[in-house]
Amino acid sequence: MAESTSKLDFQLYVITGANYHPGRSIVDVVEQALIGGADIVQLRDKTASKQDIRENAHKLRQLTRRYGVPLIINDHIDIALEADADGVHLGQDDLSLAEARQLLGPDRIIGISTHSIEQGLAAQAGGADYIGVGPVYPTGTKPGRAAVTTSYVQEAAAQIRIPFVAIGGITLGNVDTVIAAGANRVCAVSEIVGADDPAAVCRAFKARLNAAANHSQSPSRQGQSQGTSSPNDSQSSAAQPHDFAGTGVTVNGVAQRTTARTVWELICQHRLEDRRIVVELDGAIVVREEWSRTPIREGAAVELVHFVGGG
Ligand SMILES: Cc1ncc(COP(=O)(O)OP(=O)(O)O)c(N)n1
Ligand SMILES: Cc1ncsc1CCOP(=O)(O)O
Ligand SMILES: [Mg+2]
Repeated sequence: MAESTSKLDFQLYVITGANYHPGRSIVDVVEQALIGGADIVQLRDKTASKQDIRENAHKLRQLTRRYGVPLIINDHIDIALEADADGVHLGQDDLSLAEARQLLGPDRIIGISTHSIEQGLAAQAGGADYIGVGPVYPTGTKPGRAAVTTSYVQEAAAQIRIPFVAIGGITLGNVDTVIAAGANRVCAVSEIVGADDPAAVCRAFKARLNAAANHSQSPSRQGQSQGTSSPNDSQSSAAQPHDFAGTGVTVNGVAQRTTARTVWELICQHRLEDRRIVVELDGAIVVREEWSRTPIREGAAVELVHFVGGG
């Protein structure tokens, strides 16, 4: 089902989990995730004191602002307001959506956990900005919670019009299956914040998500929406190894490594998919129709020239 226009635009949602990175600070780990391309961050801590959560909320607020990424607070509306977070995430047993909206006002983001299509449709009707769909797989991060399996992901893809994010036990080993079931957005805790190199894991997740999004859109539709991946579309997204270090390229004169495999993926990584741009690869213009077919090779020099204003 096509998605309605939303104030939220994300593919990779990262949630904190301090128990997964003993000896490393939350700011360090989240910054690594941001460097790797996390599009939205949630502060979730089920054991720390409220004061510690409050302090981390302020630290993550500063950090996420520097990266231009939304910050969501799990469970605590008061802390979200105090830290000027972008929104909150609430579960089925937390404060109701209607009460939360009253406290937060119309502009802040409210995400709702759902475990069935009935709950998903109810959250959508109640004005949620996005829903969590999960746990897709059993997970030690949410012990004892039954898995909803990819069947609910398929139902959500068919019936939910607001953004939905698949969550629960998602790893680089199973993300292609979750994408194939219809998820355009995924969320992970342990796989990312428990990794030695959270940035590399995020880059690998983004490469998979971008490859699927790219594959499900013709160039003329690219940049208009995330699109929906059909099961068959996404089967072909090539697996990337965990430690895929990327391809060395120069973009607009800046040397960098990228997981993008095509010009279109590179455009998405630079968040230029909604802009009017001209692409030059090694001195030659690449026409729009060729973006998703043109590979990015080691040593490529790319110019992404975007126009400001009309005309
Ligand atoms: C994106 C996202 N989805 C689901 C959850 C789980 O929220 P909830 O059901 O309230 O459980 P706790 O996280 O509070 O244990 C989430 N936090 N984020
Ligand atoms: C908070 C939450 N809600 C549903 S599953 C889950 C935990 C996801 O964590 P992980 O990615 O480590 O399985
Ligand atoms: Mg909760």
